[in-house]
Amino acid sequence: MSDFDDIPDLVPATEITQETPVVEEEGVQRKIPVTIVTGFLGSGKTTLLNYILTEKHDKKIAVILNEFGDSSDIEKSLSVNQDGSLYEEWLELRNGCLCCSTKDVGVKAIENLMEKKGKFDYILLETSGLADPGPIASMFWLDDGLGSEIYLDGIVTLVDAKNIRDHMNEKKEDVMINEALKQVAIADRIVINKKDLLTEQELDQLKEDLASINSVADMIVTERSKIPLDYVLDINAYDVKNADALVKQTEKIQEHGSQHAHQISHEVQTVCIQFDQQLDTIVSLEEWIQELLWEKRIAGTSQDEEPVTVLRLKGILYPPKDKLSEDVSNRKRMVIQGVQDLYDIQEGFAGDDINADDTSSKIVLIGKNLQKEKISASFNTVLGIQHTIL
Ligand SMILES: Nc1nc2c(ncn2[C@@H]2O[C@H](COP(=O)(O)OP(=O)(O)OP(=O)(O)O)[C@@H](O)[C@H]2O)c(=O)[nH]1
Repeated sequence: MSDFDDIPDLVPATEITQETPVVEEEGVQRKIPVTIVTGFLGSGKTTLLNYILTEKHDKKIAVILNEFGDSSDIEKSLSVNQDGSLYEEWLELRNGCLCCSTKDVGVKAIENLMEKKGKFDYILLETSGLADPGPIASMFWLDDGLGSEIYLDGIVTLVDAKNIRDHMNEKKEDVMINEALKQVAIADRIVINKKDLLTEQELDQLKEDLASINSVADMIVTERSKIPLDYVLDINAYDVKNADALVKQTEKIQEHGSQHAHQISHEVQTVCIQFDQQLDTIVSLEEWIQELLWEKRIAGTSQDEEPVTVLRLKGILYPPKDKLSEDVSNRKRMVIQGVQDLYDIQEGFAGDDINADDTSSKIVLIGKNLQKEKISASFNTVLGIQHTIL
């Protein structure tokens, strides 16, 4: 019996009658992007998803609502937009929530649904307002490398412009980083919703404050969650071919470097290490990353100090000597991606914007207790190369 034989079935509420519009290249199976839509309670997620599903477009979008329910409430609603009409399905998960299901169950349940109903073009997965999107992002990201039919496209976080500061400042017992902060820190795109409740000046201030936490996420300001559809689709945040977008993101850190947060009492921030020297091998860099992500301690910190918590890691790396192609025209940057304690380093894509003679590398960390001097000292201890820290 395979591990997947007892995967829960999906119980259809309404049949989807038309063929899927997904176009597949001959012989190539198209993977389906999953965008995680997160945001604190009342930020406007439902408004956003309703808006997207009722807008006229020719995409077949499945929306999975990943709400926590009581123990008997294990059926999760799944809406599919087809030619402007809504169809509803039920996604049944044993533990009542994708975050609490094992990785394979969550991913496999969606794959089972697509087997029966045809493929979707896109999947939007709405997390509950109190969810930490980290574990669910890890679930979909990890599975990508394991031959899954779906992959993590990116994380979109909605914030309620009026209340987000209070939510981020809220102290919870035994919780190092509250959910609102985690949702902002891990976002690839931030939707600042309910702009009608703030003045222009307050909105500008809020944008600065959010950028001081997550300096690399794109931001958009909206009312009633009305955003262009492509803001939540084809984000490619974890795609190694998107290395040039990653370079542009790291440039944003320079802009935000001198700014500081107003009225936010937390220590979640974005830190960027830059260096020009080519590494001999990838080994020492991995050693440093693992110390940060797994041991959560870095050289120079004592046991009494709060652990270093990296929620998101991104990087663009000039290939180390043992990975550098002889062929100059084929020199590809390496791309580093990480969510929580998972990370991955892969050969990227030599995009037009990347000058092969530029040997610079940048590593972005978003998390808590990332004290720049200590991060810099530990980098020096493990790698021993000149660098700057922003
Ligand atoms: N003033 C104002 N209210 C809004 C806006 N967008 C949404 N709302 C209202 O805010 C409330 C919460 O919106 P929802 O879309 O239900 O938020 P949610 O994130 O799904 O909330 P939960 O289900 O509690 O997690 C609703 O009453 C919306 O009508 C906006 O731009 N301005």
